[in-house]
Amino acid sequence: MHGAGNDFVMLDLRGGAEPPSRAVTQKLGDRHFGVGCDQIISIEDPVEPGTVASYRIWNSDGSIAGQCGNGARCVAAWVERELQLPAGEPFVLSSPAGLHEVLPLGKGYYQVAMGVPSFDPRQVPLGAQIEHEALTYPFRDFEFSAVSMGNPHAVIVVPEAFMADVMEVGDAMQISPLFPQSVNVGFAQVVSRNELYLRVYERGAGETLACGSGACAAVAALVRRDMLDRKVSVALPGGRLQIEWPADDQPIRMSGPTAFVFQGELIV
Ligand SMILES: N[C@@H](CCC[C@H](N)C(=O)O)C(=O)O
Repeated sequence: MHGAGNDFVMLDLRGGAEPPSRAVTQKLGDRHFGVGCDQIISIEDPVEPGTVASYRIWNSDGSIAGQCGNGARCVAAWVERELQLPAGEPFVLSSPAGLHEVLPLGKGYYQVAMGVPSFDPRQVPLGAQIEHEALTYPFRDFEFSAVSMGNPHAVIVVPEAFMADVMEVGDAMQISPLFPQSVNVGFAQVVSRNELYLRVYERGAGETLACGSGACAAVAALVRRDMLDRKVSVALPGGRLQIEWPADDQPIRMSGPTAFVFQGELIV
């Protein structure tokens, strides 16, 4: 499946099937010697009352992730089809980051409540030397905002995202001691108070065509810096997401597309 070009291998692990080993996730993620995708997502039986399914996420390099926004929408589409849920009715999924209310919008579009963004440096996490929350932190000759969406994000405001040195800066930040669990690095170009252009260099996958949690993190960070309103259209290389953050203490909501590509059986 994919959501705005961020592509996934979805594994049906309902009924208690074993999660894939690191070697299997790496093979699934390999675009030349495997299937190829940005993330591998397992769909599992519900673990929390009131939910219809739970999911876990692995990056294509085999590392474990705590959240995936585009993946959440794809899980929603997969579950709605597989469980034959009543069309248009809201339902709840659980992920390693918590519970997510889903609203099917029709034509493959879903809205997902992605949780309340956290700016607490311990939650991101930022390196041990940073104890107090700030709007921005220095790195080399620029500044970034740090946000947790259940996974770590650094957001850098750039004049032109198209021109940003995404791989060089992304790699440097990901190996910096500032980010003990590495980081997803977003390069955000503010087009207007309601429109953002965003590229994301993801932890464990490199630059992807879209990053849902990255779009939420960028909007949250820039709302907090009073550079954006609370309802923003985010254009990414693979498509567009709508992000709405009603208030600081409320979950941020992400809406966007999903697509099924093909179905197969894995022989390992
Ligand atoms: N593409 C995802 C984020 C996937 C996980 C991320 N690379 C991490 O390691 O935290 C999204 O749409 O949010």
